[in-house]
Amino acid sequence: MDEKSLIDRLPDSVAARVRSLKTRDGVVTVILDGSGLDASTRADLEGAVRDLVGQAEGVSEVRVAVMADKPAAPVIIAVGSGKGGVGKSTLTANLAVALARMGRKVGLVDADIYGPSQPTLLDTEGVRPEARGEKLVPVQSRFGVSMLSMGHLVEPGKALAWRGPMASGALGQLIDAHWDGIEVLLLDLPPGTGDVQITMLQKHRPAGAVIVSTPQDLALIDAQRAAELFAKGPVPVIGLVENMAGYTCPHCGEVSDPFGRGGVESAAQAAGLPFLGRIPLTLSLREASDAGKPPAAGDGEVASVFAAIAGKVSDWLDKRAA
Ligand SMILES: Nc1ncnc2c1ncn2[C@@H]1O[C@H](COP(=O)(O)OP(=O)(O)OP(=O)(O)O)[C@@H](O)[C@H]1O
Repeated sequence: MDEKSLIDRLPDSVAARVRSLKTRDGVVTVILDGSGLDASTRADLEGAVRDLVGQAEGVSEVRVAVMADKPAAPVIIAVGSGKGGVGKSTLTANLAVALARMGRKVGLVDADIYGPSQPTLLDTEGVRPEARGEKLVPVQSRFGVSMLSMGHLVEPGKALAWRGPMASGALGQLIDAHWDGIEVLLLDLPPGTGDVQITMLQKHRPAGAVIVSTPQDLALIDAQRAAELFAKGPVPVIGLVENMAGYTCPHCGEVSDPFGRGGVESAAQAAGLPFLGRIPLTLSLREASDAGKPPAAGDGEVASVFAAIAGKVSDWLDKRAA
């Protein structure tokens, strides 16, 4: 009963998956490569080895281990804006929820370490993440999105005094956490296009980026800067989102455009970048966000706006995977 003759008993397709086969006192230990196989095919493979090797003369026991696939690292998508207050965190939270509703396994890192707002937006304020080994275990929101934020680790306002290296070390911990099983990790970047952002992009290498802007000219100039920042990464831009467009008066129903309208779509066209959608300025969106009820989790008009944006991001993910 030599090792080669035992392998020869196996069909070629099974033998090709044998990574190691050892015999000792009638006990045969086989390690198989199960990568790319679903659970039932793995079980069939294991059964076949057990039977065919077990039938050989002199074999008293067959021990089979099938190596699992190395878990794939999540695809990181950064959400950025050239300037603060344009709704980057609101978009990130709702995009995450909308992608989760589509069946994606979504994680979210609040990289806005100086002003973390994701615990409020996704209703996980006060939750403390546990650590397993050296790494943090993400917090589960009730919207199907796993998340980590500096807001989960320090008292509000405490991180404000941190300087560059400390801040980037803290962010590294949030990204290098137990994101097992997560397929797409949204990164809510801090506002701006300075060194902090550049270092983040170069260190964590997002696969793509979404830029959010309000439609007025000044914000658009900043959005252009964000596009330049991603180009430096280099991080491909998935597309631009226009936020705070078209305010519908809750009293008279008249639609006005406090920040203008359509500016982001034309800026996207001019830059040859996809336009992903337009989020209206609504009081209910702000109130729901402050109350930890992301509108994307509901079934109103705004939910369908976020669902449509998520659909485009999801198409991008599919194309990338193909
Ligand atoms: N479409 C909208 N309609 C109404 N309010 C909105 C809309 N988008 C965002 N807001 C509100 O504007 C404020 C700023 O939004 P948000 O925190 O998402 O912006 P940000 O770009 O992430 O800001 P920061 O620079 O602080 O990170 C929040 O109070 C939010 O609820």
